[in-house]
Amino acid sequence: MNDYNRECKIPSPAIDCDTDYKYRTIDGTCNNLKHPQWGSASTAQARFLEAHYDNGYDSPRNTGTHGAKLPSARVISNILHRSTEKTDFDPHLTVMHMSYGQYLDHDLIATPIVMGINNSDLQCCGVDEIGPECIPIDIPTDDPYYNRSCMSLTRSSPAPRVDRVPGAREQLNEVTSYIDASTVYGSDDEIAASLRTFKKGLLITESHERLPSGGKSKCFLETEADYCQKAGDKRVNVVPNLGALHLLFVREHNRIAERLAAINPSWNDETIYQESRKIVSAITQHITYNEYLPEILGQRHMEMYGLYSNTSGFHRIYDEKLDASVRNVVGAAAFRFGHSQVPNHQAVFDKYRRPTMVKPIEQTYHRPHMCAMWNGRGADGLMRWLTTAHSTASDRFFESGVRDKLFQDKDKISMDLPAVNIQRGRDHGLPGYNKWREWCNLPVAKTFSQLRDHDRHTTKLLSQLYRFTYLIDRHPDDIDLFAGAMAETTIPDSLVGPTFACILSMQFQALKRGDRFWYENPFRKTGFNQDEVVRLTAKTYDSISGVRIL
Ligand code: HEM
Ligand SMILES: [Ca+2]
Repeated sequence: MNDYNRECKIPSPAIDCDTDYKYRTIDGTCNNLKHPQWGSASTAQARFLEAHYDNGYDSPRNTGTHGAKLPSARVISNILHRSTEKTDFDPHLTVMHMSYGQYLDHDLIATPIVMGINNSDLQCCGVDEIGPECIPIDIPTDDPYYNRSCMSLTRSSPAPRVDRVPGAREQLNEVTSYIDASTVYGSDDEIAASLRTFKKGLLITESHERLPSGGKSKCFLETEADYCQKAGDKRVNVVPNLGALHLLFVREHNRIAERLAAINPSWNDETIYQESRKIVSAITQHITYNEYLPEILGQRHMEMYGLYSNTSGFHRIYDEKLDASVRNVVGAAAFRFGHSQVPNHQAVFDKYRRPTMVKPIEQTYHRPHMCAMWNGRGADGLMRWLTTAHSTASDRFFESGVRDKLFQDKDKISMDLPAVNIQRGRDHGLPGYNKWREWCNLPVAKTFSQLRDHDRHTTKLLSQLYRFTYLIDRHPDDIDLFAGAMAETTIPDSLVGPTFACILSMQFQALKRGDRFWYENPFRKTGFNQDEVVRLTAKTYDSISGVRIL
């Protein structure tokens, strides 16, 4: 028996918004004054397309068009996502592009999974395997890496139904959808308070300007000097490159707070904190739309969806009818394209930008050592690596550090991230690849030979994979979105194919136009003044993030 409960949370009472409040709330409520819950933390994820579950309301999409079982996610990963040749590097981008993507993703979405008794993990290749909340992945007997038959995976928690109206299963988002640096400040008041000094607007840091200690999620200590880091998002210790970015933005908050305090001696702690927070959120939005996204989507999509910032001053674009909430398909599939950019190692560079420490990525998962070591100079060295070394290319291939050795434990049990992504899509009831093509007004394939955005080789691989038995017709409708879209040929000057470009463009448009606190908005109460906006946007075409190779 597990202690989860489908109706565990009672929907919150109607929210009374203070329309005069100048700043974002920590949990994102009251951003949209007509729909105060939109984009707020701990609400159900919204959807672009309705869920497609096998039984119509909650069981994973495991069955294809003609009633046959879909292929194992690990088999798909082996055939479509295994990189056999030497790693391809991106000629223009640094590892920072990948790392910023992960950091930004954690600002947008965190999907909780079902837990067992006393908050333990379910044993989905053990005692819990046949339970309703387990979705283990079958490993084939001829697997190129694993010599076992089962990869454990738990379903995402079902969201409580608002007013208990029946309907299909939905998933939760624990963090604010808005790009509001919730990674720095947290998505609930308790966490936010625990990160503040309540003096001069400053955030708590450990000695040598490091992240504070006290993180409660999984974390292994390698030396006596190590400690589990704490930040606005609990995933901070997952991998050192991520911890380094958290630290960068905490330091930026404190740097800004000190300067604001110096020029505004009358401001109290709260004002300095909120004003610094407002600037850090604006910087995050600015980098996202002017340096990070253009590399992913390419100029045509950036312009078509109005995603670039203005180059001079205000931009009145707020649309109160637009729900900014992060859509299920973005968290469960499209924004996971970045897993293909994850390198096989983590590194620390010295001030001459030469490597002084390089570790295989599987030796760094959940270990904050590299970040915290050398009294914080490890984090500086990680940042030098991130802004110097070439990123792994974004394509259908995944490095073995994430495809075979994800979260490898002492018994060498590990996971396959692209396979998990495919299985997660089924868990969330994401409709198949063709349904998304249709939604995007892209040509839909009725036969495998009609696949428009795949080369001949990947078309062949897809048709082999989704052929179930010799008696049943193959059908491209069954292709999982993650697999089908990752295998597309990328559009020129971008990192993704047309299907993910469409889904991501729609999402980032909603996150911009549906945010009342978007930094370019000319709103006297909540926004910046003309001078401030000019200062934030003037450097639009200068790189401040380090995502490009110089
Ligand atoms: C640096 C190494 C990274 C590791 C080890 C990692 C690992 C993971 C893991 C284990 C999950 C949860 C999978 C599941 O159970 O469904 C996940 C989710 C996710 N990852 Fe990554 N990831 C990394 C980088 C990235 C990057 C670069 C991006 C995007 C640019 C990204 C985007 C996402 C998204 C959108 C989710 C879903 C989050 C949620 O809904 O909770 N990740 N990642
Ligand atoms: Ca957020």
